[in-house]
Amino acid sequence: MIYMADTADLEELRKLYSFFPLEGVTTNPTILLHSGYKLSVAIEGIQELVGTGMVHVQMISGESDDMVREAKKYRSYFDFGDNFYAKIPVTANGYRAMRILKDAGINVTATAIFTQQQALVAMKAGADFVAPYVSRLDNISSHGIEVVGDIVENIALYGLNGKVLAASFKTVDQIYRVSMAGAHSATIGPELLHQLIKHPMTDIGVKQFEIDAEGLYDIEF
Ligand SMILES: O=P(O)(O)OC[C@H]1O[C@](O)(CO)[C@@H](O)[C@@H]1O
Repeated sequence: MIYMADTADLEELRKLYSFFPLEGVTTNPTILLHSGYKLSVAIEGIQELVGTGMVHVQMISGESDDMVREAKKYRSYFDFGDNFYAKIPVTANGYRAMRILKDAGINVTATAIFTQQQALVAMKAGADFVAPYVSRLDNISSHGIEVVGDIVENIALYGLNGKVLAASFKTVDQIYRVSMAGAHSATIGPELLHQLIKHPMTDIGVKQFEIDAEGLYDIEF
C-alpha cells in the first residue's frame, strides 16, 4: 500500500519524511487553512520535501474549463512533472474536467467520493486515483470500509487502471481495515501516521535488548 501524508504542515512533513516511507502528499483547502500557509508557499515547501514523490493539489474552480486552466497553471507554476495530481471533485463539471485533463496528459485524483458509483464513473473518466472519505461516511451511518472494498473489487472485476486513495481517517483501525480491504493507497494525517507504527510491546522489547546487550557487543562500529 502506498502511504501519503495528508498535511501541509511543513514542519511535521519534514519530521515524517525523515523516517516514514511516504510516497506523496495530499492537500485540500481545509488542510491549507490549518497549516497557515498560502498555496504557493505550502506547495513549494512540499515539493522540496517530496522530490519526485506525488503531490496532490485540489482545484477550487466550479466550472470544468476553469478547473482545467487551474490545473495547468499550478502544474507549470510549480514546474511539476508527472508527480503532479490535480484533485477534482466528482461533480458533473468535475467528470468533464477529468476527461479533458487526462487527454492533456495531466494526472487526476478524483476527490469527495462517497459511493462506489462515483468512483467507477471517475475511473471511466480517466481518474488515476479515487478518494473515498472513510470517516465522513462512517459519521453519517454509512460504511466507509465497505465503500473502499467495493471500489477495490470493481477495479479488479473490470480491469480498471485507477487506484483507491482511501482518505478521511480518524482512527488507526480504519487504516488497518482499508489496507485489509485492498486499498492501493491511503492518505493519513501526521498524528495517525505516528500512531500507526507504535506499539508498547515494541518499546519494551527494544529496551530489554539494550539492557541485555550491555558488555556483550565488543565490536566497534
Ligand atoms: O474528512 P477529512 O478528515 O476532512 O478528510 C478529507 C480528505 O479528503 C482529501 O482531500 C482527499 O484527498 C484528503 O486530503 C482528506 O483526507
